[in-house]
Amino acid sequence: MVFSCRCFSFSFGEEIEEYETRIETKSTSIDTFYTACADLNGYIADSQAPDFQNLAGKPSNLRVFTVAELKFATRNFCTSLKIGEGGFGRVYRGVVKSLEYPFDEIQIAAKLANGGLQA
Ligand SMILES: Nc1ncnc2c1ncn2[C@@H]1O[C@H](COP(=O)(O)OP(=O)(O)OP(=O)(O)O)[C@@H](O)[C@H]1O
Repeated sequence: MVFSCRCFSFSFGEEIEEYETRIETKSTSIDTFYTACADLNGYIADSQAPDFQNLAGKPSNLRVFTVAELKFATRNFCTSLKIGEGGFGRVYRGVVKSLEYPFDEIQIAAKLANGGLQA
């Protein structure tokens, strides 16, 4: 399980404009990316084989980020913002604006999966 609060992983899709999540097996993905929350953990625990499309439509406080937003947040995955590296990719810190309180900044960690940015 990759998700934890304000920590997330993703990879670039071939022609999609949103990040993918990697959940449980880290090889299953959907074309949207979410911040983590307790709801997601509960949802996955309730299902051995989650339906990711339904997950996308499930009422929750999950936030969807576009590729552009995550690039902006991490200054295009700037090397100086790298905070770690796992078996599936490098992790970068970044900052996003709170949707509820636009003057508030939220520290995030974002993983760029190995093989990302492939044509
Ligand atoms: N939220 C976070 N805050 C600070 N550092 C983090 C955060 N998430 C990851 N890191 C750093 O990035 C490193 C790699 O994290 P990652 O989640 O990729 O580990 P992993 O689960 O072993 O990787 P993988 O799933 O790719 O095998 C961590 O050891 C840590 O140093």
